[in-house]
Amino acid sequence: MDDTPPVILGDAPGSFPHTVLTERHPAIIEQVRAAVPYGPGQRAALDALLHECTKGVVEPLPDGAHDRNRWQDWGIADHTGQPWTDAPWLWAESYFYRRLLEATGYFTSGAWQGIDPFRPAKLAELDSPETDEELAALDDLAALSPDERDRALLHGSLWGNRADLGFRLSTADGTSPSGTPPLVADDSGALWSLLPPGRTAPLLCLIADNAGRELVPDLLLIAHLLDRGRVARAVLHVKPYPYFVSDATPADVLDAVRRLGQAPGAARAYGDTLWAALTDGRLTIRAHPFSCAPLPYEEMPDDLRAELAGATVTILKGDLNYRRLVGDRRWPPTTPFSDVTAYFPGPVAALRTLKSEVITGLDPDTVAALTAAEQESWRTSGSHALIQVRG
Ligand SMILES: O=P(O)(O)OC[C@H]1O[C@](O)(CO)[C@@H](O)[C@@H]1O
Repeated sequence: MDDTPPVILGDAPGSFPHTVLTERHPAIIEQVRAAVPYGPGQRAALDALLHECTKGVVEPLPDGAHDRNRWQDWGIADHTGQPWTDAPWLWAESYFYRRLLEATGYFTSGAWQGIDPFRPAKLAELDSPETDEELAALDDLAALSPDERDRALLHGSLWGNRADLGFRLSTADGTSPSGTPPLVADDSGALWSLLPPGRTAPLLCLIADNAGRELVPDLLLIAHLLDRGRVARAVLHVKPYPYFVSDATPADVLDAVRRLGQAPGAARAYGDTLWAALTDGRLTIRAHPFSCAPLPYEEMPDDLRAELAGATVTILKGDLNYRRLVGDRRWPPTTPFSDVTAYFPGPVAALRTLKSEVITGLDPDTVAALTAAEQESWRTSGSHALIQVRG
């Protein structure tokens, strides 16, 4: 008998996935209408999408859509004609963003083609005083030992997933509101042992999550690993089109690198390192179509599998990538991380703050302590994080 736990659906009223589909998605449509002066055609299409995803059923992509075949492969026929909440949650969320961009004219020729509806919010975050503070904190890293710097930059990237003041060691080391340790799993020792100084690690793949205040510390970590000789080359995987509101695209990488290059102090040196690495090929930006797929990584296509097989380690950032890495299922939290990622074509690490119910790889005492202190809220509050590695 197959005892794989069920895929998470959005069909239970009151559940977090149901709320995302029925409340958050309509709010995102409103946010897009408010942020960009779209014309009557785009506004009518956004209204139609709002009606469809709250009161209607999943509709197909328009005839002639460039990626119709791809969405056929990604299972659209199984869900068209059904309420959005009946589809796997991951599938419905991914398809929502594809349809949102359709409504704004992102994929069709005309003035709105290629315009990111979330860019105003992304730029505001990049230009915020909080980003200034985080970049200024980089000046303090010079006083640390190399190992302490490794840790600070790793934790900056980790907690950046919460868009937090991640460089501050005190914050990273703080306690969650209930007093339980912020890290529910910490395999950072295994991660560092995969990346010894001396450029013996030929290739790091980092599968990014959000732009702005998460992407900046991800880029700082990459710059640091290149400078420290812990990796010879890095590939940064981002989304080919705007996705899940704040997910990073190639344009967002350029905005972040430019922000670093214009900053004072140590931040600028990191920006210079990144600029040099991009221009000499030590850092490559990749936007594979599968990065926006509504599917777990277990179903990745052969070309991506071959690419990730060549990495010394692949680091996946964030909650959504974690869901896709382990499968968006109701795993018992003590299910071994190494079991659920055994299919991955090479060593893999997850850096994630906990923002959805999926979790694996915890020891029973940790689960008991978290549940005693916080009931189930530790799974979704973003107060906890993990570093999990399968070597
Ligand atoms: O930015 P992250 O860390 O991937 O988080 C995105 C998260 O947003 C949600 O989809 C809710 O919209 C989470 O459950 C999801 O995993």
